[in-house]
Amino acid sequence: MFLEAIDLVLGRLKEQGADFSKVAGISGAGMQHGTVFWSKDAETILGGLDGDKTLVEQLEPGGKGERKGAFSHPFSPNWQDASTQKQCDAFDKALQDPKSLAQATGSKAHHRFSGPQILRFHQKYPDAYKATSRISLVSSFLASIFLGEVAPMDIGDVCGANLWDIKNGRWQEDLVALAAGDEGVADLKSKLGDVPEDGGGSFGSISSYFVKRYNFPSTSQVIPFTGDNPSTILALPLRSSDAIVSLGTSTTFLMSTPEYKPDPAYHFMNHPTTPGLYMFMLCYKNGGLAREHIRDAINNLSSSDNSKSWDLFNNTATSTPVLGQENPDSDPMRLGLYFPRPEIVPNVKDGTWRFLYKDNNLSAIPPPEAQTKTEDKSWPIPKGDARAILESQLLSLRLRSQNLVGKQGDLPPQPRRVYLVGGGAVNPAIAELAGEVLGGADGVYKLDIGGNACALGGAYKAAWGVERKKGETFEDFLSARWSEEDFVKKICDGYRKGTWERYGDALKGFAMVEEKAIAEKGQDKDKVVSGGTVV
Ligand SMILES: Nc1ncnc2c1ncn2[C@@H]1O[C@H](COP(=O)(O)OP(=O)(O)O)[C@@H](O)[C@H]1O
Ligand SMILES: O=C(CO)[C@@H](O)[C@H](O)COP(=O)(O)O
Repeated sequence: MFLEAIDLVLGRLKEQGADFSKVAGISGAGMQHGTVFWSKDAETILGGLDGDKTLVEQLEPGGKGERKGAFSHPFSPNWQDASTQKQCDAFDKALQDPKSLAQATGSKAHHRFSGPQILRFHQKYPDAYKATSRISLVSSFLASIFLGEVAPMDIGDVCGANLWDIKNGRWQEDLVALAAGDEGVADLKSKLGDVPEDGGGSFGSISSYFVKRYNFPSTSQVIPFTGDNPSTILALPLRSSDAIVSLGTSTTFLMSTPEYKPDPAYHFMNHPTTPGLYMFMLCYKNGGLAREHIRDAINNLSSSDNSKSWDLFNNTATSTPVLGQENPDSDPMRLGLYFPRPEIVPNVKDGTWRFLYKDNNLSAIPPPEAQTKTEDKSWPIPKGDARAILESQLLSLRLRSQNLVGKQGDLPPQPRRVYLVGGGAVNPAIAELAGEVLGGADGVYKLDIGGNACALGGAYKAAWGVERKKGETFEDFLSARWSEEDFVKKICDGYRKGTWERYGDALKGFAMVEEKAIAEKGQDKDKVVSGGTVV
């Protein structure tokens, strides 16, 4: 599918008249954490691609897993994979505890991270592991196709593996040893390859396949490809007090910061272009799809024939009072969790939880099928869920990022600006609630490019890689070409006095709801409590 996608997107661009002969450099982005296992024939096949045939025909000649192909395994575990709890337990213990692992690699162990995935691959398919010459992330896999040889991993994206020692800038030996097992550290290190520190340094010229098939100049340079989230922070000159909320399939919350303050509750990664800066990230599996479930349930109540429209969901969310309280002095707050898929933050199995919160107490709302009354007025389902799911997702972001934001002038600690990117960034109701819950002294913004911030960041990275002057940082390069009025739009106000404080009061209840969910359906054997928040 990855291979077909590359030919498909370039073929469509060519049909639409894109002139690839002008491309001086190419970079890109791939979903983070996915792993691709190359066979021993990979380098030879990649180096001899024929521009008259498709990539699939040549790299997987006999279909998935065919022995003569470029891959030692027919599948690439992707970021939604949750099959590695056992391996995560081993990673969390390897350096003592999740805190030490987060200190070294920027994150505690996560199901999707490439280190636990490689360990599972090794244990489950020992022969395929032996037959593997190199292992790529999705980003470096994509760079490899364009380069015509297996490309190194990127200095930002490598941090999504639980294998990279961030402070010392090298593979973490104990963790590599864990994943390598009997085959040994040296063997796995050679599979992983060296990681260059410079995110803008060229890997070399583009493969002749793309020169012949799509008319790229043979001088076009391949600049390190990075992860989708690291690439997203390159789509604008992000200040350390700004936050990006990426509303794709996943929801992610991103900040760029000079401070390395890892904690098991979140992720720290190297900044993809700038040594000394780090990317702070929260990632949720239940982003867009969870919101879509509620949207569909609300649309199903009406006879409207456009069941994929967001209008009803948006009207319902914005016409419901803050935290479902008609009267804030007497009504309880509605607090819920909506996880149609197992969640990362907190680490729980799938489920839906609805609670009323008042005076430090939670009372559970039974699911609709268990309700005896026709409709519980304290929480009408699904109508009450429209606002509650947005509040829930945003409260989780606020809870976990509150120690990273500082005071903004006279205003309490909050982001300076909140930028919305990804598919959901076009939704005005989400923007309103983002401002109400997260604040944003200067307001809530979106990029003019809409949902494509991640691709734009990749393009800026390529431009920086081929055009930068000696020593010119990515930030300086982009700022010199930046046009605030043309590139970003303010959607709505951020901080609203009174409302923001009410959401602050809800945080304690929200943390209690998460604890209930963990007690009921937690996936971690040992519960980790950090900084007052349940991880
Ligand atoms: N108007 C909208 N309101 C809310 N969400 C939207 C809207 N349009 C698209 N989306 C959401 O955007 C998501 C896809 O975003 P995208 O950034 O393309 O994701 P990915 O990077 O995962 O491919 C979908 O889950 C969809 O629900
Ligand atoms: O796992 C993460 C980040 O750690 C995800 O953000 C993936 O990187 C892909 O997300 P979508 O593009 O599908 O939303």
